[in-house]
Amino acid sequence: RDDGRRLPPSPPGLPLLGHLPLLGSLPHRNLQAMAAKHGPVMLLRLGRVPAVVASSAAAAQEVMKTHDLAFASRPRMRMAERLIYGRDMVFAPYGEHWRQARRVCVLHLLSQRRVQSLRRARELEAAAMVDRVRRGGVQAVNVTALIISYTNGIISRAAFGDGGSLYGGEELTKLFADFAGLLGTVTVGDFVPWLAWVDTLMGLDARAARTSAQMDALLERVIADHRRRRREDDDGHRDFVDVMLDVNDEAEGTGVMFDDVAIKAIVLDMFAAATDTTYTTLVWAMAELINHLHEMRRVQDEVRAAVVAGDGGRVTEDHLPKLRYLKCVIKETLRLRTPLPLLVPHETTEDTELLGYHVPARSRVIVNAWAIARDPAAWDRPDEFVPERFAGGDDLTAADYLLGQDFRFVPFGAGRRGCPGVGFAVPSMEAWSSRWRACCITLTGSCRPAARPSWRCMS
Ligand code: HEM
Repeated sequence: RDDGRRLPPSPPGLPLLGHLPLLGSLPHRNLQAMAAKHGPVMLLRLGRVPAVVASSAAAAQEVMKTHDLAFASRPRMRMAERLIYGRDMVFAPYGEHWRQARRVCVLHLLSQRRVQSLRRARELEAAAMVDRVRRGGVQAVNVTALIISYTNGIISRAAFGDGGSLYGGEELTKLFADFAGLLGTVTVGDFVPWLAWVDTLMGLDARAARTSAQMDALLERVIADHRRRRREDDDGHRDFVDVMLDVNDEAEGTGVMFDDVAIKAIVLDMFAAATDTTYTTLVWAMAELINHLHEMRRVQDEVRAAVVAGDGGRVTEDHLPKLRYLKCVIKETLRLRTPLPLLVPHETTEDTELLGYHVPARSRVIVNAWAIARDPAAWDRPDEFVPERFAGGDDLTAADYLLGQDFRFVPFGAGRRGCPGVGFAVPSMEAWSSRWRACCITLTGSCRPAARPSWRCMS
């Protein structure tokens, strides 16, 4: 109890480390098992950090809707501070800087108009991918590598323009992979500050410093090139960096802080938020289709029926609205293989309540979206891949990806901190998936993969 107020139940933990060792390498699974015993709201102690875990749709709704403002901050994360200048948006605490940065993202970078204007980028990258498979002319293709290169290609074109590949191609992909890997690393120092030396000993600090310096040099070059082009030959082209330079120019003298560091931080946010999430979903969608051949055939038939002879057999974005079952496959993949199973951690800005329990200010809040999406109380056959469940006429289908409508399905979060990139992610995923058939035909001469590859279980 806290001042007589009822705190959430808490499983027994260890001295000093608390519940940290119980999380293991697949924390969403271990937290699900703990919630089955202790209930949909739990209070854990992760080292010195109090953390509240929400594991039901009702609890998620309170976090992301009913008491959205009280839960809208983020905890400090040492890796993010090192790698993204402590000035980004994804990991920013709730406040003026976050509000301004989010406004720029929503209005200028991720608006519907801008996402539509990136259609050419998506089509070029999808065509390049099919081409890569064709040119390979081999039986075995590393589909994961293809998908990573596709998602990186789209975000590079969106952020840096068509010359994105000039900044390094494969090397850029590797640099961003290192960056994303480090950003996703849980450091001991975040939870037990007096053990922060363990991170140094494990080489994390040195790796972070090296990656951050390489990334900074790259982004400095990108910004300088953009400034030069705009000065010498402004052709009116506007990628993310251009748009932010425009905002920067307009902000001059108004007291609004949107300088080069903010531009670099937001570009990094976009790469970090867009790539791993999108490619993980696509890799899983492919794995599920290969393991459920009747579902694969249904998607292939739908693509075949949508692409009439006059289109020259080519799938374009004009066909996507007709590919309704493909959308169900992507949604079901997001449900069963939630790419960010624990979303991004939130932090409370003030004392608040969660399902009647008291939650003190500055508590870390974890929403187990993965467990919620597999809750047997909310889903029929929760552990099975059944895209059909999204094809019915209920709210889940009607709501499409409108965030905050149905808290049983929150792969993008919801509310103030909900993902502003849904409109960017969905056409990228659909554009790739609709080309899957072209890749299979190229590889095997038929619409079926030659053999069933075995997929390592990642989740
Ligand atoms: C399948 C693809 C994606 C998934 C599953 C996904 C999921 C998420 C989730 C779970 C969050 C945190 C929500 C929360 O804290 O409650 C988030 C935040 C965010 N996402 Fe996405 N995302 C995806 C794609 C993208 C893309 C393509 C972009 C941009 C190009 C993007 C930009 C962002 C940003 C900027 C935030 C931070 C929002 C804030 O803190 O205010 N995401 N995303």
